[in-house]
Amino acid sequence: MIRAAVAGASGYAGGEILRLLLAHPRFEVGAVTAASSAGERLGGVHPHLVPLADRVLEATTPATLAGHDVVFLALPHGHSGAIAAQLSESVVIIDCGADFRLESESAWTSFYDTPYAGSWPYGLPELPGAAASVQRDRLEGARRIAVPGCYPTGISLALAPGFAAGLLEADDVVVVAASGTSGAGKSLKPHLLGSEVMGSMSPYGVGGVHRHTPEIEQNLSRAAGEPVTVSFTPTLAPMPRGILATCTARLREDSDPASVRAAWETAYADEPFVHLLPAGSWPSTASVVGSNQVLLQVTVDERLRRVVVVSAIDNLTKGTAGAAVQCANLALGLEETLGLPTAGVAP
Ligand SMILES: NC(=O)C1=CN([C@@H]2O[C@H](COP(=O)(O)OP(=O)(O)OC[C@H]3O[C@@H](n4cnc5c(N)ncnc54)[C@H](OP(=O)(O)O)[C@@H]3O)[C@@H](O)[C@H]2O)C=CC1
Ligand SMILES: CC(=O)N[C@@H](CCC(=O)OP(=O)(O)O)C(=O)O
Repeated sequence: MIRAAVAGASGYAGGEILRLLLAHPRFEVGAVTAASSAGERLGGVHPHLVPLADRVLEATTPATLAGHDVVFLALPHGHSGAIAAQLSESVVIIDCGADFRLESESAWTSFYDTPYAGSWPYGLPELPGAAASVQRDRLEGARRIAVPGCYPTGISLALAPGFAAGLLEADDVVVVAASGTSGAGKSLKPHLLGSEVMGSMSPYGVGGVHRHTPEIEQNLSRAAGEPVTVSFTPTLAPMPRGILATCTARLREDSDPASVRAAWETAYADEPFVHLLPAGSWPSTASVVGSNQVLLQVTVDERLRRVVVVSAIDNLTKGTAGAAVQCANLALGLEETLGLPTAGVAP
């Protein structure tokens, strides 16, 4: 068995990693670590993880994380670099935080307030475009992997086929996405109180300031082979899980609207976790709860020559923990899909 530690195990992302590891045929759960909840029973913070209920959360230190084959880091931004530097170079580290996602130091310093830590191979193997094979190749056997952010996963996979096929203008991309509240993590935040969130949707990070903007631009630029800029507006939706992203981009003058669907079909024909729905069906977040799937639909607003793509993911599964386990599978030479759910929980 492959022994895995989970740092940040008391949080939402850490809890979802543990849920997936329990169903994985090759992993056994080693240390589970936290910060303020160190010393508590895991069953006290994650009552749904019954088989691990009597495990005790330890402090997150290099000593508690040592001696594992894989360490999953599900810590707040800015904490992964220091821990990773103190672990053996041979251990596989899968970081769910943002610390190692961006290749551009200036993009990092424009959107984050902690020092730039560097970049690791980026864990989005399905990203189509010139770099597609490099993307998956870089993850196979890697010892360090940065798991993408939740919004960048749904949005990049929605639009990248159009850029990879050269169909879209690079400077006219508009995205509005709604996220469930678990995207904000478990710690108490006034705007996430039930009385504030229930029965209401609200925007935040408006005006091009959300920190996922440079990550989405990085991914789409990789697919396009030229710089792509994105107007991104996140919104908060009254549901625990899920991201629904509505993404539009202008077709290039020489692009044929009739060739659009084929570009998406080709890009994801062999991808087990990205599913283009039959024409006319639209994705919903309810269809991906607990699953590692990305559901997509694409059409063309022919009057305005804009491509419209809608994607749905579970932010905690394909948006974090599922991607983390998928990356660990690739790093360890296991079947990429091993232990990962492709069916959701409904209704
Ligand atoms: N939620 C989501 O949908 C997504 C999350 N991520 C990323 O995953 C990471 C974890 O997010 P999430 O689970 O939502 O956050 P939570 O707030 O739910 O959990 C944070 C975890 O980190 C621990 N922690 C807090 N401060 C420290 C510290 N100083 N040192 C060590 N551990 C600490 C907490 O321990 P304790 O509870 O004991 O204080 C808890 O286990 C973040 O980097 C986030 O950006 C990525 C994509 C999507
Ligand atoms: C609803 C909500 O607040 N979502 C979070 C993003 C989710 C996430 O955790 O992404 P990172 O891994 O990059 O932090 C936000 O907008 O900040």
